[in-house]
Parts: sequence; structure tokens; C-alpha cells
Amino acid sequence: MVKVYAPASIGNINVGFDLLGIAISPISGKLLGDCVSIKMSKKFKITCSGCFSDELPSDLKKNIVWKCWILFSKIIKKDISVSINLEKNMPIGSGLGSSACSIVASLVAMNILFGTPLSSKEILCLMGQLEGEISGSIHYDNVAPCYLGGLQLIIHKKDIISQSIPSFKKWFWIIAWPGTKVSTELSRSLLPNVYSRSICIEHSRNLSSFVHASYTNQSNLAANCMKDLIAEPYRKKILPKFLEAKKLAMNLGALSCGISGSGPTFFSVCQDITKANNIAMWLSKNYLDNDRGFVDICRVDTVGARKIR
Ligand SMILES: Nc1ncnc2c1ncn2[C@@H]1O[C@H](COP(=O)(O)OP(=O)(O)O)[C@@H](O)[C@H]1O
Ligand SMILES: N[C@@H](CCOP(=O)(O)O)C(=O)O
Repeated sequence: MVKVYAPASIGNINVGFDLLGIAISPISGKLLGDCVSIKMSKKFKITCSGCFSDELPSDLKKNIVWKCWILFSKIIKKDISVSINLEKNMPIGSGLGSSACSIVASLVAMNILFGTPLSSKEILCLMGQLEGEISGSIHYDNVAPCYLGGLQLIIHKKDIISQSIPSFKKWFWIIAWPGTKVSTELSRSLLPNVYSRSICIEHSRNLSSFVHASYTNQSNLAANCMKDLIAEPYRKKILPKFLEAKKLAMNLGALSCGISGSGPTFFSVCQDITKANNIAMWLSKNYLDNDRGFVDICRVDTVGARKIR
């Protein structure tokens, strides 16, 4: 039996819409991600457990894990029965890469069980394809960091899909999931197809300067470049508490704040644990809509998907 854990991720991180994503893990040691176990079996079976399994489609054939198996078994041309269990620990429609966690954990576990017939690049391609099926358009900024860990820059040139860039290990990433859902597909539909020249220039300046600051270890410059000109102006209207949270987190010492992925999760970044705790406490009291919501103080997860049994 093979069991794989795949961590949560923050897509975009404000300045890199569809181009930057970071894998995260709570400093508490809590596992914030999905697990998939797979073994050979006489009878094909998919079972789901975990605190968010009740949110999965009732029709197994609509579960992304099923789609992963159908695609994977077709590519390796093996029609063998397996038994798969998905531990759905990530809330669906959260903005924390929930679908990416299931996709990555499934494909990595399948590839290991069958003796790694697919290369990392081939697997990552499949991950992007499956993510695109779910959200309406292929984007790698969740599956790449979830799979490879760290801060991933989506290059998508020739045979390179993504490569890691340096991340600030001292940064705390505070995430707050309010307990509600926003479909990635819906959230993407809010965005215009055309942006002004001035926005394009400012966005390019921010993104290139962020990458430069990441390589030259300029933490404050990197944080100052983390501006979302592409998605936040259009998505904040469906996140009623977002602007207040952003103002309060910055007042409490955050270096940057934004929408995690397509939302509704809110993220903020700071370098000081006391400030991180103060921001987390404020978010726990003011950003959560119900008792399913949660707040975690995280660091970058440099490993990504890993075999845990
Ligand atoms: N194992 C799974 N994990 C997450 N979503 C799944 C899974 N299987 C099917 N889905 C469906 O995929 C869609 C994921 O929605 P999306 O907004 O992309 O979630 P997220 O942004 O959290 O990845 C939902 O409609 C959900 O029902
Ligand atoms: N770049 C994507 C990221 C989606 O992240 P998710 O965690 O909400 O799936 C987007 O902003 O649409």
C-alpha cells in the first residue's frame, strides 16, 4: 500500500496570477492537505474519509480521484484493480488548492505504486490537465507547488512547466478560511479578458521586481511588490469581509495581504511571530463565518507531495 500526502497551496500570491504559487504547512505541525492511499485489489474501489469528505460529489465518477485513475490507467495501459482511499482534509472551493491536493496525492500515489512509469514532467502535465477540467482553464499555480513544494514560478516554455524560485523562509503565511465556498470557475469568470496598458506595465514591473527581490533576498522589496492588479479588483466584491481584514492585518504589521487563490481564504504575510499571532487572533474573531472555518499560521512547505507510508 502507498499513502501520499499533498499540502495546501496559495495560488497567485497577489503578484503572480496563474504564475506563482507556494506550498504551505502550519507551524503547529497539523497536516493541511489531502492524503491518498492506494493498493492492488481484487475489486476496484474508491472510498472517501476525512473532515471534508461530506462535500465531495456523491457520484464517485465526479470525484477527481476517479478521473485521475481513469486517465493514469489509460496512459500506462494497465487495467488492474486497485483500492483507493481519499482522506479529504481540505475544504472544497476554499482557495487553498483543494482540488490540487486530491489530484497531486492521487497521481503521485498511483505513479509510485506502479513503479514510477511517468516522469515528473509527465505527471505535472496530467495534473494541470485535470485541474483545468475542474476550473475551466488550465493553471499550474496550485498543482506545481503542491507537487514540488516551495515557491513555484510557472514558466510553461518548451518542456519546462515550472521551476522553483527562492522563498523567504522567515516569512509566516497566515491563512483564514471563513468556512464558505467560492468556485474557482466562478471566480475566474469575474475577470476581464482585457487590461489597460498601464495595468500591464505596473503588473509586469511588480512581478519582475518580486522575482528579482526573491533572488537578492530583499524581503521588504518583495513584500512591497506583492500587489494584485489582475484578480483582487474584481474578486473583492464577492468577499464582503476582505477589505476590512486587509486594513486590519496591515495595521497589525502584515507585510502583505491578499486573496488566497480564487478565494474566499484570506492570506497575510509577516516576519514576526507575535504579529502573526495577533493577526491570526483577529482573523479568528472577525473573518470566520461559521465553526468550520479555520485560521493557521504557516511556513513555506519546501517538500511538496510526499509518501508517508
Ligand atoms: N477530490 C476532490 N477535491 C476537491 N474538489 C473535488 C474533488 N472531486 C471533485 N471535486 C469537485 O471539483 C470542484 C473543485 O472546485 P474548486 O473551486 O476548484 O475547489 P478548490 O478551489 O478548493 O480547488 C468542485 O466542484 C468539487 O465538487
Ligand atoms: N490562479 C488561480 C488559483 C486558483 O486557486 P484555488 O485554490 O482557488 O483553486 C485563480 O486565481 O483562479
